Amino acid sequence: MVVPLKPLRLAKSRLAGAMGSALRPRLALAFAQDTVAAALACPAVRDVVVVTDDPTAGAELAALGARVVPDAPAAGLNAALAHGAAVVRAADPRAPVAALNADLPALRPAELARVLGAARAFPRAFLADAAGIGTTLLAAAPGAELNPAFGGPSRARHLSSGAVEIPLTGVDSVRRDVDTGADLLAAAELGLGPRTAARYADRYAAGMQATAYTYESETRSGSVLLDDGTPVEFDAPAFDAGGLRLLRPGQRVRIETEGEGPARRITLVTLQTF
Ligand SMILES: Nc1nc2c(ncn2[C@@H]2O[C@H](COP(=O)(O)OP(=O)(O)OP(=O)(O)O)[C@@H](O)[C@H]2O)c(=O)[nH]1
Ligand SMILES: C=C(OP(=O)(O)O)C(=O)O
Repeated sequence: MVVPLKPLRLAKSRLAGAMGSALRPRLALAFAQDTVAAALACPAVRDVVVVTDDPTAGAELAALGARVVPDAPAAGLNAALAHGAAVVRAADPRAPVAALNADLPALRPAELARVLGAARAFPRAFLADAAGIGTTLLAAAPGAELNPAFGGPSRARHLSSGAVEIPLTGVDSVRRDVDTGADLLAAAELGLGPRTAARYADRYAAGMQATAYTYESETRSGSVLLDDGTPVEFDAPAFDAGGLRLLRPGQRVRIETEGEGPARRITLVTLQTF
């Protein structure tokens, strides 16, 4: 398994917002740690090679048991993946290889095993991301070139390059890459790996700011748009200072508000997921 990771200081720029910028590199590292730990725990994975120039990430991921190699080409994501595959095949020319994004914090080893099992039937096969636009995994059988074409709408590119799309259902954790706050919320619904879960709690415990919300008194429901772009739906009475509101089964947020009316600031001061 080849996992690419850009320098943490540059990672996850789409996790916008004040809190995002403060925690973003640590969240990106936690995503990578949970992704690599799950891949290493997968019975279908022989070893994980991480391609990164980030020294902190390299040390942390090597400590989990991954092999870490520098991003020698330093020419973007696909060059990094091709380089990782070449490193693997320099040692074992007949090795099957697969590329896996480093931002799958809900990854389950059993679901990854199912995807790799399905991929084995084809020379090249890939799994589309949850949005059906990108790619989270691309596999190449022994003798087949990986020929990665990741980036943005990569599903169409992998299809046109002749890779077969893996149509499996029930492998959501392998499709759930996290680029935005909304992606992170969706991954939290699936169940985050331990390192990301800890950062996620940090992110809320430190106080998440939200400046926009809607509240429909008739339906007693609405949504809060956090500053990092995460939409949080709720079905609860109107906000009041310090009230505990049930936002989603299993999720509680303590909310404080300042000012009056729709423009009032809502401060989410703690999140307890249980
Ligand atoms: N080694 C290496 N990994 C990369 C490079 N570019 C992207 N990646 C990794 O490839 C995966 C998908 O890339 P992106 O979704 O663009 O990474 P990202 O951190 O989400 O970037 P943005 O959200 O676009 O700021 C992530 O694991 C990245 O860390 C690169 O140039 N070299
Ligand atoms: C790299 C990819 O994802 P994203 O750019 O959305 O992170 C991809 O889907 O190929």
